[in-house]
This record gives sequence, C-alpha cells and structure tokens, in this order.
Amino acid sequence: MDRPFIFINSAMSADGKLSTKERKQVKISGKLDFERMDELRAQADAIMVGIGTVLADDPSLTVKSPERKAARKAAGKSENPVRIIIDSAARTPLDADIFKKGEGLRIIAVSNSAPAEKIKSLEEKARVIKTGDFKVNLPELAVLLKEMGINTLMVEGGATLNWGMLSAGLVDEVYTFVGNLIIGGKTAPTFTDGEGFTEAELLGLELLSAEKIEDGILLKWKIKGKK
Ligand SMILES: NC(=O)C1=CN([C@@H]2O[C@H](COP(=O)(O)OP(=O)(O)OC[C@H]3O[C@@H](n4cnc5c(N)ncnc54)[C@H](O)[C@@H]3O)[C@@H](O)[C@H]2O)C=CC1
Ligand SMILES: Nc1nc(O)c(N)c(N[C@@H]2O[C@H](COP(=O)(O)O)[C@@H](O)[C@H]2O)n1
Repeated sequence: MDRPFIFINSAMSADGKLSTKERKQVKISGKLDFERMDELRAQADAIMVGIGTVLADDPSLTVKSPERKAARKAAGKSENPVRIIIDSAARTPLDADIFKKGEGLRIIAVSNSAPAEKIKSLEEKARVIKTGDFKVNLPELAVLLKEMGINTLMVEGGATLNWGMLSAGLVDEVYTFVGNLIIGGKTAPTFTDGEGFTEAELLGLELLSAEKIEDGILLKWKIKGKK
C-alpha cells in the first residue's frame, strides 16, 4: 500500500456525539478505555488530529504510561509517535500543548494558502508540510507520510477530520468507544460531520468485534467500501 494503515479511534456518547454543543471536551471514556487509547498511541507510528480539536481541547497527544514510553525507547523509537495536526490555514497556536509536552517530531500539515509568516514561526517548532491549494490534500499527505516511514497512523478526530479521511477513502478501521451518557444538541460534533454521503455513496462496514468495557461498549469496524 502506498499509504499507512490508518485507523480512527474516538469516544462518543450513546447518542453519537464527540463533545458538547460548546465543543467542550467531555470525559466519555473510563479508566480502562483511556488505557486502551494509550496503548494504541504507543503502538502507532503517528497520531493525527484536526485543528478544530487543537483549538477546542489543546491536547498533548503524548503517550501517558511511563512503561509504554520506556518500551518505545527500548525499541529505538521516540517516547511519542509523530504528532500531526491538519491545519489548512496554519492556525495552530505557538504555545499549544503539543509543542510543550513530550519528545518527538511534530508535523503541521498546511495548505498552499496558509500565511507565510505563521508558517515560518511554526517551522521553529515542527516540520511543516504544504499540500493542497486551500485545504490540506489528505490523500497526498498520506503518501508523503508513508514515504517518511509512517506505517501505522492513528486518527483521533475530530468530527470534520474524521469525515475528511473517511470520504477520501483513507481509513482501514474504525474503533468507537460508546460511553454511558447522552450529550444531545444538533450542533454538537458527531463521530462524522462534514457534508455527509448521499444514499448512493454510503460507506459499508464489517463488524470486527463488540466488547463491553466498564459501563460502555467498544465497537471495532473494518471499512468495506461503498455499500
Ligand atoms: N471524543 C473524542 O474522541 C474526540 C472529540 N473531539 C472533539 O471534536 C471537536 C472538534 O471537531 P471539529 O471541530 O470537527 O474539528 P477537527 O478536529 O475535525 O478539525 C477540523 C479542521 O481540520 C481542518 N482540515 C484541513 N484540511 C482538511 C481536510 N482535507 N478535511 C477535513 N478537515 C480538514 C479544517 O480546518 C477543519 O476545520 C472538539 O469539540 C473535540 O473536543 C476531538 C477528538 C476526539
Ligand atoms: N478516547 C477519548 N475518550 C474521551 O472520553 C475523550 N474525551 C477523548 N478526547 C480526546 O483525547 C485527546 C486528549 O489527549 P491528551 O490527553 O491531551 O493527550 C483529545 O484529542 C480529546 O479530544 N478521547
């Protein structure tokens, strides 16, 4: 394959929301699911999020467990996977947590229309990759990441990036932890936002497993393609 193996991991409420209508992060996962997520991070070559998630949550995207970080080191890797932000207009704040916490390469993927001055500042903190005229070209980026040696890519949302990746046919598997709460709100981000598929374009899935974790359920899906 000329791109990495790509999976999305997300936690959503029982009504399919990723966060509240104010885009405020909610604790959907319990301790065990956060551990599972940390293990996925530790096994991945890279983690990707959209700029919306950075602006809303300011995540560090680091591996949390000292044992997992040590295991990565022992295997000759950096403590953290490569951390990638999809950021067409180069809006990533220079004091974002992703720059402050943990070691390892950061990549900011921007479009050709991102402001040059901001790109220059970001280049002091990260590798900046330019693709696409006004919006990051995700398929082109995926090929570049593979060429850099990234074989396994974990996408951690949010709703718009999930749509971008799924609609471009770039996702192999989807892992959704469904937690024991209702968030509601027609403007609250769902697992997949974006413009949505028409009936003729619907994406078919194969259920790989369903596992009860604490008071929620983890669903693992394989993307089968057009339904
Ligand atoms: N519960 C969970 O597992 C997670 C929840 N979230 C929540 O999701 C929300 C953020 O989601 P969104 O606002 O949808 O932002 P997002 O994180 O999906 O970022 C979207 C942005 O990515 C950029 N982008 C650039 N090129 C793109 C392309 N080709 N395709 C798609 N996007 C492209 C655009 O600027 C777009 O606005 C936050 O409220 C956050 O808390 C985020 C991650 C995980
Ligand atoms: N898997 C999962 N479960 C939840 O309950 C969540 N609220 C999230 N949120 C996402 O996790 C990221 C935080 O990363 P750091 O702890 O800062 O490394 C961030 O992207 C949230 O949106 N995920």
